[in-house]
Amino acid sequence: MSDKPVADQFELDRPQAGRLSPGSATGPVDQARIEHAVREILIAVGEDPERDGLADTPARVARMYAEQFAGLRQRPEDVLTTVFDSEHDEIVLVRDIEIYSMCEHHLVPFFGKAHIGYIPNEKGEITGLSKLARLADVYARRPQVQERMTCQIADALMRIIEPRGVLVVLECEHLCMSMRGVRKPGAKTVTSAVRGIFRKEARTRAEAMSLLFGNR
Ligand SMILES: Nc1nc2c(ncn2[C@@H]2O[C@H](COP(=O)(O)OP(=O)(O)OP(=O)(O)O)[C@@H](O)[C@H]2O)c(=O)[nH]1
Ligand SMILES: [Zn+2]
Repeated sequence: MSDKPVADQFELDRPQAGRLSPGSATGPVDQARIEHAVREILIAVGEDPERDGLADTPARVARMYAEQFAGLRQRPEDVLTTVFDSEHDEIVLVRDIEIYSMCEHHLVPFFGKAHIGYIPNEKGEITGLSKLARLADVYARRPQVQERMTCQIADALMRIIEPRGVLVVLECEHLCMSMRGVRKPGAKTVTSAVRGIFRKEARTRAEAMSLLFGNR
């Protein structure tokens, strides 16, 4: 092998690398490229990519990544589509939304629960409850760190449905901390992002937190 970097030896051009902001990817996922890369990884770790059990693995992994990273091709506006009028001017909170994301440092999953709450604006505008779960998935299905994902969900909800306030709490286990490295299975990372009235009023924030954690 030559002294050139591995990517150059295999003549992989990198037309997009480093130039995309998350959510701005265009065109379909390049599955052929993923397949090529997975085959290379199998060879590199000392496996035979032609053997029976592995022959279809690169294509399977490519399909899996296309699904798991679909959020790179979605905008929050695509899923926060319904806004209803209501008389409601108190907290709306959907808790225990299951999420699966991928740690951007190790490309292994982190997973857990998202809790998303808001207080509607003066016009009483609310959105469909399922849309909050869809919003979480837009940001979960990207290479992520938990803190950024928490803020992205909160900021998108604030911007698009313009509520009086938003509160987002994520509780996740990171496989990069459980199965390898420091090996602490069961450790939960809790992150929160509060916006608007939840940030300004301690009482309102406390009410939401007791809805979330009060009866556990
Ligand atoms: N803040 C934050 N850190 C994360 C997240 N996911 C993974 N990490 C951490 O990212 C860090 C990467 O550290 P490095 O020292 O570059 O990588 P490493 O040598 O594999 O580190 P170890 O995991 O400690 O073995 C680790 O401490 C991970 O626990 C996340 O969502 N948020
Ligand atoms: Zn990690």
